[in-house]
Amino acid sequence: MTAQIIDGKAFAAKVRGQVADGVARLKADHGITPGLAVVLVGEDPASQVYVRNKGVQTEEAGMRSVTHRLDAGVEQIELLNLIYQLNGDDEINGILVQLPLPAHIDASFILDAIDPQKDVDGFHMSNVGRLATGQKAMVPCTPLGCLMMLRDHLGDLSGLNAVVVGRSNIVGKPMAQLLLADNCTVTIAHSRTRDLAAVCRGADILVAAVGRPEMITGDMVKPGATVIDVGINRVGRDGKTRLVGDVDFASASEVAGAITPVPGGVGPMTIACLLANTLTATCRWHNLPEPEGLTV
Ligand SMILES: Nc1nc(=O)c2c([nH]1)NC[C@@H]1CN(c3ccc(C(=O)N[C@@H](CCC(=O)O)C(=O)O)cc3)C=[N+]21
Repeated sequence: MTAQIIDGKAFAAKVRGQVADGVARLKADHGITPGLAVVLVGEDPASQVYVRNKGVQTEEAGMRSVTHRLDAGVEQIELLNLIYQLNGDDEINGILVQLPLPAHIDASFILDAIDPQKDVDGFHMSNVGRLATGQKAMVPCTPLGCLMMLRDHLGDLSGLNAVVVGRSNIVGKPMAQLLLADNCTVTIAHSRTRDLAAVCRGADILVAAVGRPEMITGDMVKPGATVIDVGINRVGRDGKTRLVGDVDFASASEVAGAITPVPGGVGPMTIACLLANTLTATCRWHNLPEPEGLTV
């Protein structure tokens, strides 16, 4: 069998188009332009690329984009003051603090200082709790993008066995919550799971978010399963590097029914969902109806 490839890049372009339509309507009917603030601490080159892409795509969708670049040695109190300033800024509807933060800064303290209504990453503890208890929340972008692709490909997810490999707060745990809310039978597996291959082979939906290049191989995939590869790992050296996922695409695509590629899968959907969340946050802030299909 050769898997169907789920084109995240094309899907993301469609989502960004929907966001742009929603933004145009907000402007025309209410004179509101959503604004997204991205805060980048330090000069990690990979982070800089993401931040630039986010800024460009935000403006393409008709929203305002502001980027705050802070020195790697910035004091925690200075970062905190910037968050408070953005919380109180009427022009800003979404705040994203790029992770990871330098070790001298308490990341969860910073994330919990963001106004939950402007928390477009969905990392504030109140949004984490709201998602876990089935209340309206801001949902983390990467798992939201994965869920959109799964619903689009499979339709109703009810009763399917879903295995999420990885238990991070930013992907694994919220992904499991979303799948559970869509009536999947969910297993969260991780590096210490006994006989991981056998657990994975039980999955109709297999989400790989472990951060280990090409760890999920074809023998771990149930024939016909839908495989979502969240990993973005740069491998190789001497200037000859390439991106690979957490899934060994060559062997897994022989067995799976459908699979997301890296690059061009989950990554572009993450940014599209950031824009979607910014629009959603803006609508909720102004008590206006939310556009359909852009959130759960
Ligand atoms: N608070 C916070 N929120 C984030 O969402 C966040 C973060 N911090 N820190 C860094 C990671 C990384 N991240 C990516 C988003 C899109 C691509 C993406 O679009 N990747 C392209 C490839 C890009 C390339 O070629 O390098 C793809 O997969 O096709 C990658 C990585 C969001 N992150």
